[in-house]
Amino acid sequence: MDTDMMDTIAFQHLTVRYRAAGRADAAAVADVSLTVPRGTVCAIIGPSGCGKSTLLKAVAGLVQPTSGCVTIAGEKADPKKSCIGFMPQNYGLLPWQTVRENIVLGCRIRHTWHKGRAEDEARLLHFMEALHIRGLADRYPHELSGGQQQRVSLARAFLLQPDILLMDEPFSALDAITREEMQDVFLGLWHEQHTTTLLVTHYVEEALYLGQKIVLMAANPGRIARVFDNPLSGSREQRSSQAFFEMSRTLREEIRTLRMQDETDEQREEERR
Ligand SMILES: Nc1ncnc2c1ncn2[C@@H]1O[C@H](COP(=O)(O)OP(=O)(O)OP(=O)(O)O)[C@@H](O)[C@H]1O
Repeated sequence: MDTDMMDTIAFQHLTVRYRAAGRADAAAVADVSLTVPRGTVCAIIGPSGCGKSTLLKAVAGLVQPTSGCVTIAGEKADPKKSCIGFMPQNYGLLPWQTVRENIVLGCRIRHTWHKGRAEDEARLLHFMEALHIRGLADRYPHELSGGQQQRVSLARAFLLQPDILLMDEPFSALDAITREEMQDVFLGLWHEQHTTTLLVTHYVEEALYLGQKIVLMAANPGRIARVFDNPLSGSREQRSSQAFFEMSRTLREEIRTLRMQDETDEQREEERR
């Protein structure tokens, strides 16, 4: 296989309709086509309900396409074939397991964790230290703040060393300063593995800082409105540059315009009824 294709994610005319009892199935996403090249971070941004999480779930095999498909490395996305790290919005931690047990859970399921093996323990320690959760190893999720739970979820995703990393609003529970620190921690860890990553965010600056590609989605139905290649990602210097500021303004304008279009469409639809 062409090495450039390895771990590349491709959405091909993907439409997902959820089955809903008693009402017509609306498309959560309609005719989405997008390629996320191997070893890059793609940030997805857009209004609530436009189908961002649905795209991640389609890659993870948690929802099935109504039509179209998602491929990983040229083959139909299949969590049994690709190692996929998924950091869901609710963090996905098991309440009856400690922080340490939660972090190694993904590796245990894939039989890549060997308790007591120095190499594995060292990697676990590395991620816990990088994410400042070493002191929380024996706590249970209910004894953690939302931000700490997010870090545990992130440690789990990185320990897995996945082919594909899916992150659904990974830093949303954090205050602005901590969020920026965590973006740097994420980038540091990401550079160790260069995992092909899809990241959903509500923050324009986060999309700009982390995403080499930025996908702007619109709602009703969920669809891709614009795709930007972003040369400003990953650089602290760029983060405070005029170009970064200009780009974030452009993105905000685009989002505002899309929202206005959506509201106008909704009004027309109401009037038509
Ligand atoms: N299990 C489900 N059953 C029925 N409809 C669903 C289901 N999950 C999501 N939807 C609908 O699909 C659409 C897209 O939802 P999705 O969660 O993908 O959006 P989102 O952009 O991630 O939203 P948010 O930013 O609020 O998390 C929404 O209209 C939502 O109500």
